[in-house]
Amino acid sequence: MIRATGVHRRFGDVAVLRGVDLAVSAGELVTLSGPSGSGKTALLSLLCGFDFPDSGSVTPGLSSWSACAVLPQSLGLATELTLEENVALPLRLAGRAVEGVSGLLDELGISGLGARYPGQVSFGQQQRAALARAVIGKPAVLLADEPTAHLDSASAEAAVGLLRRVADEGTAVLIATHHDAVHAVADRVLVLADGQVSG
Ligand SMILES: Nc1ncnc2c1ncn2[C@@H]1O[C@H](COP(=O)(O)OP(=O)(O)OP(=O)(O)O)[C@@H](O)[C@H]1O
Repeated sequence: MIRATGVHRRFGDVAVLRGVDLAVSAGELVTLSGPSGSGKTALLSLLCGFDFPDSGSVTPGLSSWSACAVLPQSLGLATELTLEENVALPLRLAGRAVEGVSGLLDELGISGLGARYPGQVSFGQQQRAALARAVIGKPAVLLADEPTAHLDSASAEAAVGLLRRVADEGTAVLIATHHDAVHAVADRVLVLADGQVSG
């Protein structure tokens, strides 16, 4: 479901990824840790097709939102849509019935904010809306970059519970994170250091 084989990526003089291999199966939640600047975001960008390896291969690469959902650190919410409209977007784009939006907002503690625009809520609240948008379509693959970075412990607990359930329902989930609460629910913890993944 998620696979990197012999992946190399260099930016200028810096060889950030030097032969990365990893695989995450359907129904697995795997976390990726490693020092700041070790290349976690770079690796996620390759896996979702936002960037391309110098050599090696990645799966899924560029895919539809329903096949591969991405939760980037920058969130990528549409500023001209309300939180509810943002969360519903993957379903609308896929021509599917819009259902489950209010339940997800409620689960993540932002049920009263659905009619607001991203610029009218805190970054942590935006982050929870972006998480809801990433999971609403029950994607085959979910790639999440620091999904709890801006959350307090109660909000992070709700987010982690949701991520675990998404995996239990069959999604292959890979999360770059520094947070122990996320590692605690992982099936496996991988470490990216010196350009390679181990663990
Ligand atoms: N497009 C780019 N051009 C040049 N250098 C880049 C580019 N993207 C990433 N880098 C460099 O690659 C290295 C890895 O960056 P990356 O953002 O992947 O680290 P990270 O492990 O996600 O860090 P953090 O934990 O701080 O988020 C850094 O040295 C960064 O400056």
